Amino acid sequence: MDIKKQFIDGKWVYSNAKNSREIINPFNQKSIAQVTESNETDAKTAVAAARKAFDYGDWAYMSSLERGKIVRKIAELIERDKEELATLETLNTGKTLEESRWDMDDIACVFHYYADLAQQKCEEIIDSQVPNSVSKVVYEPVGVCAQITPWNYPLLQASWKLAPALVAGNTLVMKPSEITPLTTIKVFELMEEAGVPKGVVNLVLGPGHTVGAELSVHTDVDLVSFTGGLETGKKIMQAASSNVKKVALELGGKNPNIIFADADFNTAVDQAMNAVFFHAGQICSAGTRIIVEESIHDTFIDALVRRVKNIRLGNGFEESTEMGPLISKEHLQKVISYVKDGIEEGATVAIGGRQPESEELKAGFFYLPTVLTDCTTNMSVVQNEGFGPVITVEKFSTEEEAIILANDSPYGLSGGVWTQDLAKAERCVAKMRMGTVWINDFNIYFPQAPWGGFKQSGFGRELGKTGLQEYQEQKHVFHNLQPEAMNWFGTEDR
Ligand SMILES: NC(=O)c1ccc[n+]([C@@H]2O[C@H](COP(=O)([O-])OP(=O)(O)OC[C@H]3O[C@@H](n4cnc5c(N)ncnc54)[C@H](O)[C@@H]3O)[C@@H](O)[C@H]2O)c1
Ligand SMILES: C[N+](C)(C)CC=O
Repeated sequence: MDIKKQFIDGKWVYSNAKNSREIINPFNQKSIAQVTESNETDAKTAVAAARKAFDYGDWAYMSSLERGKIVRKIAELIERDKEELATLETLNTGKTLEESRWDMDDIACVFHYYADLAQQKCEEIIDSQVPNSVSKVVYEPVGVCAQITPWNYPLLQASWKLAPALVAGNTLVMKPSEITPLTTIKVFELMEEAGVPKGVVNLVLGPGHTVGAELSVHTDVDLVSFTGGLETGKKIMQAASSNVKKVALELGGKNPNIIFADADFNTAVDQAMNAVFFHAGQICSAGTRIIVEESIHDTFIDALVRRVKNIRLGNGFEESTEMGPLISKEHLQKVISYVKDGIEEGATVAIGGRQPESEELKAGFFYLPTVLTDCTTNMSVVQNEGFGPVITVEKFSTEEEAIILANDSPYGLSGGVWTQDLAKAERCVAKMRMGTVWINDFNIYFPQAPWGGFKQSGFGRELGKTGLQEYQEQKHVFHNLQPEAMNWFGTEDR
């Protein structure tokens, strides 16, 4: 098997450490690729290449329109190779092929969206208080960006960083999760084909505590954009203080899904499942925390359990499969102990709560879709992100109580409200402390709408115009059209 390489300064190269890592299919634990394993020295070399391309290359000074053309070309190449990319994503993550295809469509849209934004003006005239002067704000790239991504939506999360950074004129070093690098490697091939100049985009592979940590602390990096877990986010924020680099953190969530008694019952049950069980619950914004009105609690749970029982687990490449495996053995163990802790704290397993027994799933990291009832906010299973196919259910009896429960979390990424009373929905939304709130829906995201968290779900925004501004510096330029001496300090002959 060929060993896949890093991409530094326009060349595909092995790590100087000469180590490699086996990439595993989580459905059957079979090896699907070997990739070179970068180390701190590779990270430094990649930063040096990005620095040189930023400081001495043309990219940052090229017209935004020209950069937009290249970003558009990347979108078109992703569309051309959609099936290959979706297949790689399913092989590497275990998610269903249909979900991977949706991801690839979303990813192409993100590159198109930022290519469109490249056509918008990059400066703005502002009022000047001084006669005979021009005052304007110009938007410039931040510089060298480190971009660190997680394993759950490998290429989608990469695209949210790559497209705006490129349109804005930055150079970058990306480090994907060490366990899911394959689609990111392929997109670097496509960026090379699209004509991104040498040194502008650099790719290092390998572990976070070495390569990621080096990128976060390196003083030639001007911005670090990170998507991943809360504890890693805290470390990155600390490391970034080395040179006060800009930081954007997209972290986890334990997202409330409030269901009022007057909601459209069947739709709410159906969407409560979608909110969690896509990609086996390994979604930052999964609606894993159901908060349901007491009067419908029992009927809601009964209906949910009847539906959850029928979810078909299997190989993401089989059309009949509705839910794939978890990403790794370590992650499966984490989900097992998460549920065990919940049960010890008083939660009741309404369905699931264990690994499946069927022979054909034995080689994969499967966990049954699980619903835990009798949950209260103080339980670890309600407070912590499990990142698996696990729903916790709490009850409320008043609107105020629903809001208090929903906000009782260290996280603030997303949430949902189900009701047919629109005024009530708006009152709830106004009080919910989350970066995204859905009314009568869940887990909708698209390129035009900013994405990011409140509280410990992080800061900074991806997508939308704000997603571009994260990668821009604002420079105020004041031009005096009629300069005159002021003589405050007198004149030479006084
Ligand atoms: N808010 C969002 O938009 C969003 C989207 C996707 C995933 N997530 C979150 O990501 C987490 C799951 O992803 P994960 O398990 O890959 O997260 P993780 O924090 O373990 O790893 C994320 C990335 O950080 C790297 N890393 C690890 N230690 C590092 C260090 N010390 N310095 C620098 N980099 C380091 C990893 O190698 C990986 O590339 C969940 O918490 C999920 O909610 C958030
Ligand atoms: C941001 N999102 C929803 C695409 C993936 C979160 O894990």
